Amino acid sequence: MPRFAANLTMMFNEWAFLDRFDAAAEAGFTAVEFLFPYDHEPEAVAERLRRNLLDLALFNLPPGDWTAGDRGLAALPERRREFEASLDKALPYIQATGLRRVHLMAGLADPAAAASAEAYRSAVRQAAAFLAPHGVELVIEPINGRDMPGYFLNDVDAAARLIRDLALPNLRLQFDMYHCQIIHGDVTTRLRALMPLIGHVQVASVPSRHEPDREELNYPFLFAELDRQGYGGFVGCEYRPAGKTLDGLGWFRGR
Ligand SMILES: O=C(O)C(=O)[C@@H](O)CO
Ligand SMILES: [Mg+2]
Repeated sequence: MPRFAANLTMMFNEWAFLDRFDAAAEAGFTAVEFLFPYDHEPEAVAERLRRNLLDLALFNLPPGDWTAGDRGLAALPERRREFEASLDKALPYIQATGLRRVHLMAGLADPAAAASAEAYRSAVRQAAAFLAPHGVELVIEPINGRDMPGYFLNDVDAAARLIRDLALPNLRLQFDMYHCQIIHGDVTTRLRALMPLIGHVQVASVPSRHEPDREELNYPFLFAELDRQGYGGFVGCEYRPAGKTLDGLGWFRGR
């Protein structure tokens, strides 16, 4: 069975952010992930991990001004300096928490625009080079255009082509099965084909983005398929609980 990481941005919202670490550990998780730690001091986050003996699977590099609508900066040539500053902002969090994998968000931009595509390639290269000496892997994630209209990286195959083309030792794919099913379908075939590129997996039911025990994807089969494919990474539980978080953990208990 894969190793599950509770997504503390979406799950355990009944608790304040830092208390979600304690609640996740109490519920039996041994790993967590979240979108952004930047509203808290690096040491405060690290202390919650240590106190609960939790591994940290992933967080995202700063995305620009999220409340104002930014969804990353990498494909935005006019925001390059902010993008570079975002790497410096993330570093103390990476170092304090011992994180080994970060997600770089692309931003809202037209994937067909040459300037955006060039900015994105170059930003991915720069972020990977920045992270490599720290032993950190960079992951990029295709996101479906219904949840995030106008998002630059909206195609799993395009992301895989870019990763193969850049051939950077610390650049991998964040394979979110929820997005893959909405964008393309054919999740198992893509999972098998892309396994050598995959650095992180995330799951949720489709279409409601709830617990992975309902609706159109057969997660018991997909979890077993991850094992059959020899996937040794984390599976991020990036879902919004349909009710209370603890009430929806039946799929996880007993694993
Ligand atoms: O939305 C997702 O899916 C993610 O994994 C986030 O990191 C980006 O919003
Ligand atoms: Mg995701």
